[in-house]
Amino acid sequence: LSATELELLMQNVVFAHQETCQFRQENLQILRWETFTPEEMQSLQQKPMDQMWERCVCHITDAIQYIVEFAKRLSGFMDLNPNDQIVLLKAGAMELLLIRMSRAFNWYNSTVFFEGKYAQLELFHSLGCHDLISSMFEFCQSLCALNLSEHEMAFFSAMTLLDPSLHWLQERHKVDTLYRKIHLAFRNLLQRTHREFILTKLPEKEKLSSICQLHLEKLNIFRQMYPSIAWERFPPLYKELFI
Ligand SMILES: CCS(=O)(=O)c1ccc(CC(=O)Nc2nc(-c3ccccc3)c(C(=O)c3ccccc3CC(C)C)s2)cc1
Repeated sequence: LSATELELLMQNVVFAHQETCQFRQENLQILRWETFTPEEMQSLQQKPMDQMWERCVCHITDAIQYIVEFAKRLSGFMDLNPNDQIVLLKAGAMELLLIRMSRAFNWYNSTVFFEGKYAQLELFHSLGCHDLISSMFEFCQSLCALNLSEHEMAFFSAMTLLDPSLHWLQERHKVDTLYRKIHLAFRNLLQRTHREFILTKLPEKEKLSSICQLHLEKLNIFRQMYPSIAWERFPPLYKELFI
């Protein structure tokens, strides 16, 4: 991989992230002291479970549409065979959402950006999945502590998405080659910015996949309680990826 190729790949990963990041980091920062009033909190906490699930699923589906766009702009992703593109997105969409969501987390007061303001964990009470939400908050907290730049976030996202160890991949070697190139470019960036230490501090794959597993478990419990809601009210993209 020549220096120019490395530089071009770095630009591709960073631009793909910047063009698909949904909310800009600085805007999320400006809003971070806008919290919900106790009255607003109460009204959201008292929403029926099915209504809160539908709202949240629609929000994360919006965010996942940007993540799909990020993947499509990564050089090499569209050259993979369609089956593998789907396999990577089914496994990685939620993982990338968790990574990105940490940008919208205010770790001083443990709040997350939701429907225009920053919300405490309690706001999500009616979802009935306290363990999922609290592990989400913990994860965001740990990732915030690393204070990743948007460049680092872009590379961490790309490497999380292009997981060559995934089952069902038909052209594993092509994913592996892409992964290695991006990892090399990431190392190069970290060396130049004296940030190599974060490589040992990034959350393990297992942590990410355990939260995604929890999300699927809670989704199945919800579907048992409200069988028709998921089919009638959840967006097609969410159903394709998680149901
Ligand atoms: C992600 C790109 S961004 O530009 O940074 C951005 C863009 C837009 C927003 C606004 C936003 O949609 N915030 C949401 N927050 C949470 C949330 C909730 C519990 C803890 C932590 C964050 C949402 C969820 O529904 C969620 C997210 C992760 C796992 C589980 C769930 C709930 C289950 C039932 C789907 S939606 C935030 C950030």
